[in-house]
Amino acid sequence: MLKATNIKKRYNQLEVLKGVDISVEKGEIVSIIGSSGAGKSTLLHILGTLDTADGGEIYLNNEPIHLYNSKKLAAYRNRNMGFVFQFHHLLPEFTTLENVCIPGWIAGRKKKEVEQEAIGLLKTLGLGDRLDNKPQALSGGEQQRVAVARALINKPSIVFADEPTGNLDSTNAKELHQLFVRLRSEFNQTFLIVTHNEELAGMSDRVLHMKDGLISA
Ligand SMILES: Nc1ncnc2c1ncn2[C@@H]1O[C@H](COP(=O)(O)OP(=O)(O)OP(=O)(O)O)[C@@H](O)[C@H]1O
Repeated sequence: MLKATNIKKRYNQLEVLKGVDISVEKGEIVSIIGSSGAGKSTLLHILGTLDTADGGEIYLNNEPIHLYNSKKLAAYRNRNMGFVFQFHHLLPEFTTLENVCIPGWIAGRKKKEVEQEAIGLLKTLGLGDRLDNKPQALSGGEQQRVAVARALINKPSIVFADEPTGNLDSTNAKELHQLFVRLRSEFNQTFLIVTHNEELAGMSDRVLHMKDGLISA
């Protein structure tokens, strides 16, 4: 599903990625671990096309997305990629339901169809009774589950998660892990996760170690 080769990135004198190769199969949960500053988030952002590499190739579903211009990428990203970050980045002035719907509406899909799917997703994630609440009325774990629903609304090929449990207590972190596993089992959802959380990495199908700008194992 995702295949990237020889990804390079430098910030001035700092060579952060030295030619990373990575591939992720459909329906796999892959975690990337490694020491602070190893380049994990940089790699995830480049694979998610939120940042650009200095070299290398990225294919998603056999499409050479490293060749796309920014306009084409924005549309492609919206339809094919979901994102979950450490902080949920929900829009405070919109309800839970609206927050989940927004990427679907941006994609130009029918308003009602998106709403129905968002309600279904939120029910699946145990938030069926919080549709009209604003994010600030929800707990941290609930907010992060809304962010997961938002990431899934356009049925993305892959969800990129950057420290998704970094802001959660251990109980909520565990629930989020279980949710990822359930989404993989029920919907064959693919995840690429950067994490320091050993438990989260431990429930992945594969764990990749980043060291000195390369995947070492
Ligand atoms: N925009 C930037 N400008 C300059 N240096 C940067 C920039 N972004 C990241 N870096 C540097 O690149 C290196 C890799 O950063 P990155 O965030 O990818 O590491 P990480 O492995 O995700 O670390 P952590 O586990 O602490 O989040 C770090 O030394 C960081 O300071």
